[in-house]
Amino acid sequence: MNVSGQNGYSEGKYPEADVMELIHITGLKVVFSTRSEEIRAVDIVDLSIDEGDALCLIGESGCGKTVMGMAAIGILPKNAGITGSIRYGGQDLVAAPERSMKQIRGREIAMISQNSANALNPVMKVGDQIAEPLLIHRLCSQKEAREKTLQLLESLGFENPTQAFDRYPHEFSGGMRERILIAIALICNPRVIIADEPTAGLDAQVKTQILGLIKNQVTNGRTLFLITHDMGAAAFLSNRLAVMYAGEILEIGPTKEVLALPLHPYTQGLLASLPSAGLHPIPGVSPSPAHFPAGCRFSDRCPAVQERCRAEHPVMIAARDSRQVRCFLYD
Ligand SMILES: Nc1ncnc2c1ncn2[C@@H]1O[C@H](COP(=O)(O)OP(=O)(O)OP(=O)(O)O)[C@@H](O)[C@H]1O
Ligand code: NI
Repeated sequence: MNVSGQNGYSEGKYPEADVMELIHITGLKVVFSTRSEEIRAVDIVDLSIDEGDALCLIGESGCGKTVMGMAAIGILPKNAGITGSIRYGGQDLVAAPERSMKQIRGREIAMISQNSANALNPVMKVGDQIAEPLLIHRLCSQKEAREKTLQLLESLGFENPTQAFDRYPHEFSGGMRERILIAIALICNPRVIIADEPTAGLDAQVKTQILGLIKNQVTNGRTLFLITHDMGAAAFLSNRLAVMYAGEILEIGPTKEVLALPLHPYTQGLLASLPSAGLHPIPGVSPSPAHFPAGCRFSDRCPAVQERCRAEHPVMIAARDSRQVRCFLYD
């Protein structure tokens, strides 16, 4: 068993005996209490991520993807109530006290957050922002932190790392700012990277470059938890795909298999809505997380809806080898 995370296996070649479950999420539920309602943002999720996996969580806006990522790293807003468990190593991250989370965050599990413009400190030199996690975790001296930062900047494509170190975020393009966020996430050499929409708002060429950088991490065996609504990014980066809808997972399996043969009508709809498939969007909108229907949450929009779907909430079932789906069609 390789615990360094650098196992060197290329995509799809994970010998069974060498695979270790790294994160195990069970019954995860996140509810936001607002003045007027309870918002069931994550309701209820079971999910495991093996060491070296690149798991992608895909789904439409508002389905709960970012909240899942924030829960995994313990940065949920104050009005969030969380239940269930997220096992990492010997710990349950849901129950862990903030001082334990501080040890894990950035060092073991790091997040590239969704909004690059807001995630960086506008009045702090980017070099200092990248080096900061090393100093917070007391992993090295200030001098070594600077060296490591310069090396990382270089490996992430900054032509003049010394000059980049002393600049401020606004002096960089969107693509370079995304690289800075990736550097902040990578600096402590964490086991797991959570990347939340890492290519949102970037033009096609820059997007390809950023995906390439993240792909290098995956190829080198780092565990990735990718959050996106970009099917192209999911197909390129992940080996497992979890389709999320209205706070729950509707389908999960090896990415290639899910894309080649989507089982859930929602996944089928998502794929049909891609430009390459002729842009046929799924009619209707997803239900509000304040008022989920009693039956299947996709039933109102589902072309294969049956009477049972409106009355009963389907559970996740094993449909074929290594695939699971939450749909009565496979019952
Ligand atoms: N602090 C909060 N208070 C109340 N509701 C919230 C809060 N944060 C998120 N939500 C709600 O939780 C639900 C899930 O939000 P989340 O940001 O996880 O969606 P998402 O899948 O990441 O969407 P997107 O693709 O747009 O980023 C949404 O209905 C959102 O409005
Ligand atoms: Ni999001």
